[in-house]
Amino acid sequence: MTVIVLSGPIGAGKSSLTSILSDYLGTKPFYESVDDNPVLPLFYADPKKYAFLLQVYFLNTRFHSIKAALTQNNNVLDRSIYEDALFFQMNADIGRATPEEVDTYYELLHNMMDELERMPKKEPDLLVHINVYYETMIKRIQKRGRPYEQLSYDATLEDYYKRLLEYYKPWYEKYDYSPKMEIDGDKYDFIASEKDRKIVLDQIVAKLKEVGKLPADWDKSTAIKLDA
Ligand SMILES: Nc1ncnc2c1ncn2[C@@H]1O[C@H](COP(=O)(O)OP(=O)(O)O)[C@@H](O)[C@H]1O
Ligand SMILES: Nc1nc2c(ncn2[C@H]2C[C@H](O)[C@@H](COP(=O)(O)O)O2)c(=O)[nH]1
Repeated sequence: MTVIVLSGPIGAGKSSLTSILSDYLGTKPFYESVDDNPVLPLFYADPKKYAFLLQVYFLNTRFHSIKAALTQNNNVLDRSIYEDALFFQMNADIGRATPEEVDTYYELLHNMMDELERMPKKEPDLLVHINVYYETMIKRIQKRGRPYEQLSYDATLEDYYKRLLEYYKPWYEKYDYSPKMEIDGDKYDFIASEKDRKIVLDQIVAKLKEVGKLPADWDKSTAIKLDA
């Protein structure tokens, strides 16, 4: 059973690569519920008021999806519970959560992580982290077009997004729930370029072989299903 989780900053390409990778491997994609997230637009309109509520919303949906992913065969998860604290800690650090909310959040998170420890499969098999520079992130956010994410909606988002990129560096270094790898989201246009998509998929397949989650002779043409 192979569970792959994607990670990376806003607009890095997680949802897109989740689709591409799950299709290539013949596995099930799990997507983050964003466009039907009722709290997200409220957060961008009033971050101080809604940071805690939004984080509890995301934590809850991520807990459900990581549990489902860890109990089903072969899937790819677009962002996971492991990044949840990164966002909340950053919002707390910029004064968007009270000490009581921070304590409550971490108690909830630790309870959920304890629950995952009791599951037959406790962690993913691979984390695929997509790195992007700020300029790429902004281009992608503009391309995707969610109004409340645009700098034109709120100029302070520039600092927020730059800070987010700074928080991701130590987060990735410290991540140790599973083997991990990085994809250069600036260099490879795995949406428009077939060549780049193949390079990225080859990198991920090579890593899955290295960690023993794909046989050494696996390739798309053999269409061998991942081990059950
Ligand atoms: N590697 C890439 N090259 C060019 N455009 C990309 C790439 N990855 C994603 N995009 C585009 O950027 C936007 C955000 O992609 P998305 O997959 O939603 O990112 P995320 O899920 O990380 O927020 C989409 O419009 C998508 O088509
Ligand atoms: N405050 C938080 N915001 C979050 C979190 N996870 C995602 N988000 C925001 C960022 C984007 O506006 C949107 C979708 O994220 P993508 O990375 O898929 O673009 O949701 C979080 O945990 N806290």
